[in-house]
Amino acid sequence: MKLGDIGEFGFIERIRKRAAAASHLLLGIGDDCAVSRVAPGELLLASTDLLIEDIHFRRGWSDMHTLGRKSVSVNVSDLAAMGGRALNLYLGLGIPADTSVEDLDAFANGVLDACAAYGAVLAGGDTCRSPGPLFISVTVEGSVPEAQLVTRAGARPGDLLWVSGTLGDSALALRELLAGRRPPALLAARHHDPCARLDLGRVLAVQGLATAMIDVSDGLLADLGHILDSSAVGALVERDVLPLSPAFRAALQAEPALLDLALCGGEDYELLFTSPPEKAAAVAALAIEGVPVTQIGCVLPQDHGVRLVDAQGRPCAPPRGGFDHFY
Ligand SMILES: Nc1ncnc2c1ncn2[C@@H]1O[C@H](COP(=O)(O)OP(=O)(O)O)[C@@H](O)[C@H]1O
Ligand SMILES: Cc1ncc(C[n+]2csc(CCOP(=O)(O)OP(=O)(O)O)c2C)c(N)n1
Ligand SMILES: [Mg+2]
Repeated sequence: MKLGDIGEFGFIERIRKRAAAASHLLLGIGDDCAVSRVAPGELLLASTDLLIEDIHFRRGWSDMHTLGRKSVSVNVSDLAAMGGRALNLYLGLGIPADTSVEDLDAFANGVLDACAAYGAVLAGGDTCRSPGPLFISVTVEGSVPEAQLVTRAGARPGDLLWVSGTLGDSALALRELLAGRRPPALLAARHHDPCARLDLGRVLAVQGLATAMIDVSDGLLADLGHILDSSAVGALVERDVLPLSPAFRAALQAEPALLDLALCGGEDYELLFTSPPEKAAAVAALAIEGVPVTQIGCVLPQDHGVRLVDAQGRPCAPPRGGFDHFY
């Protein structure tokens, strides 16, 4: 079935029927605005990200259900980085007219499944025709108790630097895909179906363990740079303790230069955060659902900039870059 058979409002109705209800959502899909009630003492968080065909994904590389999940996860990841919980999701779509309704149903199911997994509800969106690529715009709203908010700005010299999960898997999968090869399944899953570390972000916020936090979307060093700029500090990063998956390590053995992907590759969607040294034992104990947290360095005064060192403490040249859409 083609989209032309059911029309814009037929498609919206298909989504509306499947969207979950939630006690905070007084009005969801179907009026001019969604209407929500935020709990007393909670701050409203909002974040938006675009996914554009051939810039963020290729249609042949992943199925539509998985693409729906990723569209949600990369946005919820920004809530995780502030210590928030997820409330509402808004889905903007620019759809090529020849897209099948089956594909759109699969995509919407992926969006709705991921929403359910993160405790969010689909509260609205916008649908229009695209003359070319598929455009996906996702906005999330969440909330956090005022005292628990974690920003990029709170890192202090002496804090330790931590990262969740493993780095470089997604970028390595992308490299394989771009070369026309099939990445190992574990790497492919990390690229196509990343998991927002929402529970970890909440625990760090609730327990007051993180002084600053960001999610790694553009690459470890690039996103670390945002914490350092916002907090007016520098950092030491120990290159040889970066957490790497077995699949990544296997590839690294054959090609040592791949380590640059762990430093700069992007789309890791792991949490990078700073924490006072006296809280190190509490942080190290936080392997939630099997996701490790690893200390990869520490925060220095601002004049040190970023110092990347090897296992012997010798300085190494940081690779150039991180992802920039126009660079
Ligand atoms: N076109 C835009 N208009 C207004 N604000 C923007 C725009 N693009 C990005 N921003 C803001 O700039 C900041 C950095 O954006 P970005 O690097 O995309 O963050 P993230 O990696 O968390 O998605 C965010 O606060 C974002 O809301
Ligand atoms: C077809 C394709 N080419 C390139 C990439 C790599 N890529 C696209 S966006 C991106 C960085 C993250 O996306 P961005 O829009 O910058 O997210 P934000 O930092 O705003 O969260 C990367 C590494 C990809 N995923 N797919
Ligand atoms: Mg963004």
